[in-house]
Amino acid sequence: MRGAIRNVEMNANDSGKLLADYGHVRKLAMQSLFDTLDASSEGTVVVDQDARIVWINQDYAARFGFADPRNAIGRDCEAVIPHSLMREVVTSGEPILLDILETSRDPLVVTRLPIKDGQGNTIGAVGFALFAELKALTPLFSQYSRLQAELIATRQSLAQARRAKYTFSSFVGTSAASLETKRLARRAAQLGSPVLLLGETGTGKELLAHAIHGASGRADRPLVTVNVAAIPDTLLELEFFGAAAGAYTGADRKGRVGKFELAHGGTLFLDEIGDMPLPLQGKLLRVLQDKEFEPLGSNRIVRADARIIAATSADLPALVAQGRFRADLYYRLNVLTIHVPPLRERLSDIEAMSYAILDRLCSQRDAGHLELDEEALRLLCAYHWPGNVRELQNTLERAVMLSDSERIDARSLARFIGDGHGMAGLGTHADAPRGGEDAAPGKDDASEATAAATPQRYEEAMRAFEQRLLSDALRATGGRVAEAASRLGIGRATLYKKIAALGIEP
Ligand SMILES: Nc1ncnc2c1ncn2[C@@H]1O[C@H](COP(=O)(O)OP(=O)(O)OP(=O)(O)O)[C@@H](O)[C@H]1O
Repeated sequence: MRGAIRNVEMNANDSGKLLADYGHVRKLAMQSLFDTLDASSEGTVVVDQDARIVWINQDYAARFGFADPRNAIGRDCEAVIPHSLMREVVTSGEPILLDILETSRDPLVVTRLPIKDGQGNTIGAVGFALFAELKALTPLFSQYSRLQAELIATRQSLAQARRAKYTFSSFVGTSAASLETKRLARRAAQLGSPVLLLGETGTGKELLAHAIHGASGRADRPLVTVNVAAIPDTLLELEFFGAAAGAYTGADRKGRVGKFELAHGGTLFLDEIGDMPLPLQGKLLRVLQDKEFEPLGSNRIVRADARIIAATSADLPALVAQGRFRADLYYRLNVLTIHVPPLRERLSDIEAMSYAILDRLCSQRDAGHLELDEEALRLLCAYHWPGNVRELQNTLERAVMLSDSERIDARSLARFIGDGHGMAGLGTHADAPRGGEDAAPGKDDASEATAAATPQRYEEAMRAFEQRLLSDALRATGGRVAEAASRLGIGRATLYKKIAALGIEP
């Protein structure tokens, strides 16, 4: 037993010594490689420096019609193997590592290697037919094809997602305020300067950003959106500028392309820009000025040719005054500013807007025609719509869901927006349709009396109203902010901001 162990040790030592000499190892490896390929390949052929066959194995010769391989010796390789590229290998001295050789039977997967003398001169070439059937490579090919198909599909869906979803015709409204908004937005589409969209939540700023991009010269390039309020401050820089591979650990260790780069040639829509942290505002300003930046952790310079459309429901000038928004960035963005009016300032749009929403609901539900009765329409015009068009959509959607009839009446709306009482002054805008002030349910005697008894400034009244509205919504949803926001028809980020501003306990 001990002897056997010593033998194994000696053999191991011997082979260890043999493998320590690299020149020798190379020779052994070459020999093993050749033997392995020769033994397992479907055919082997050797040519001299004039590409004449000097050796071919029996099977391979037989495949090309030479029952006796000796009859193939001395012939030009192409005369034996049609379409052979062995001549190219001896001429160039370069291998063709993997190729497909069409034959009169199945195609072959082949590899061709030059043979060099001690001085490095090419003195011939050896060719191996690795597989007689491409089927042997099927798993590889099918995996490649599947990945290729997935890549194409992902690119297509991304390109689709980055197209403008809305056009100017999606923007419903013929009131003077709406027409002016559309006129300015159409003008913005013709220009290349930054656009700043200011307006309350749900007024259609994102819709307009899509329409402007879609009507601009950049329409066939991507429209990329970053919702600043929805991304934690710590991740915003990465989101904007991307990072080189290895700059981050975890999911982003492979590197990440930033939104600025994705929007190259197209439009970058910065939603809720008022929420951008100050340090990032400085970086954004520099990129807008220099038109280039370096992704995090890289020394690659990326050109940033993206047209900026920024939007916010915040009072940007007030944020500038408070030092929470950089004045220089504000002026840079404030080239073409469009104030998107709240719904209560374009009440004459409500009827058309409501019917556009109801038509969409009908086609989604595959249902017949839906109608609003006279009282319902008055109620819609009397309400002050803090969530604007989004809230109008939600309200009608819910009313339709809960209504058995195709006619929506005031009662089915009242549970969502109240019955109009206690809203004196809120629904009495000069733009109100169908009798305007007289028609507004909030303009009844009781509410006028209340207003007279407790004269309040508009802002105080609004603040009290908002506090009550939000508290009720939060109470009704058990403090779930997302659900309360959805019920109110406003964004979650907006609700959080209002909760903080109004000092409400969530
Ligand atoms: N004039 C309009 N005509 C038709 N639909 C509109 C109009 N304005 C807004 N909408 C619809 O209302 C919803 C909210 O609009 P959008 O998201 O554009 O508002 P926003 O001002 O960007 O809101 P936020 O500030 O909360 O992001 C969308 O479904 C949009 O299609």
